[in-house]
Amino acid sequence: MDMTSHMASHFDDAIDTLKASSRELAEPLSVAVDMLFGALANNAKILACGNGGSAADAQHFIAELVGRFERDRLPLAGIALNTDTSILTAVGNDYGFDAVFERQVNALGQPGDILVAISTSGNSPNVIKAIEAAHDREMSVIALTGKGGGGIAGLLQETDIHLCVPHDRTMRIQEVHIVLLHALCDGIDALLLGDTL
Ligand SMILES: O=C(CO)[C@@H](O)[C@H](O)[C@H](O)[C@H](O)COP(=O)(O)O
Ligand SMILES: [Zn+2]
Repeated sequence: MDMTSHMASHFDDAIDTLKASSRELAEPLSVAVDMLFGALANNAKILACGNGGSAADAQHFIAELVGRFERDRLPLAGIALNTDTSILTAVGNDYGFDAVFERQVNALGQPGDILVAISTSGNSPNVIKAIEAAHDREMSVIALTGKGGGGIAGLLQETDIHLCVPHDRTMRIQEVHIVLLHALCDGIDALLLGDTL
């Protein structure tokens, strides 16, 4: 194997995936910005969850809401559901790992809040159960998926937004997910502060 060209192929595939995602997802992404901004302006909050690399993405996104993105602004209300090891171990131990996000949505979610659900396969049971709990609590869902959206695709309602990356490899999907999440932060800041840096 020519390792240099193998490495270069990652950049080529990532570029192609980003371009395809831009064509398919820029419009629903703009709707997601409006949905997030509207919720935050109404004193609602954002919950986010995912597993593995998507857990890192969920907490990265929430850190940029509660802290800041590129510019100073007021703190925005968000909670990552994959960060509290006491909750994760207690709920996982007592109710099963499939319940670790669902239980927190039921504890914290209020009508008008938004769940940002991240799963590259669309099939993680704990993320699926979190979406079902969000619907029960009259919350809208912004789902970031790939691979056609898996089980999540069939669960989403008209008031939800599905950002499904057109690729079948987890790593490529995750790479686009972080672009989507940063674009959401930038869009919220543009609505709050104006669109110039
Ligand atoms: O980051 C990676 C692979 O790039 C892994 O940690 C990956 O996130 C984990 O296998 C997750 O459990 C996959 O879950 P999901 O994206 O299918 O919901
Ligand atoms: Zn990864």
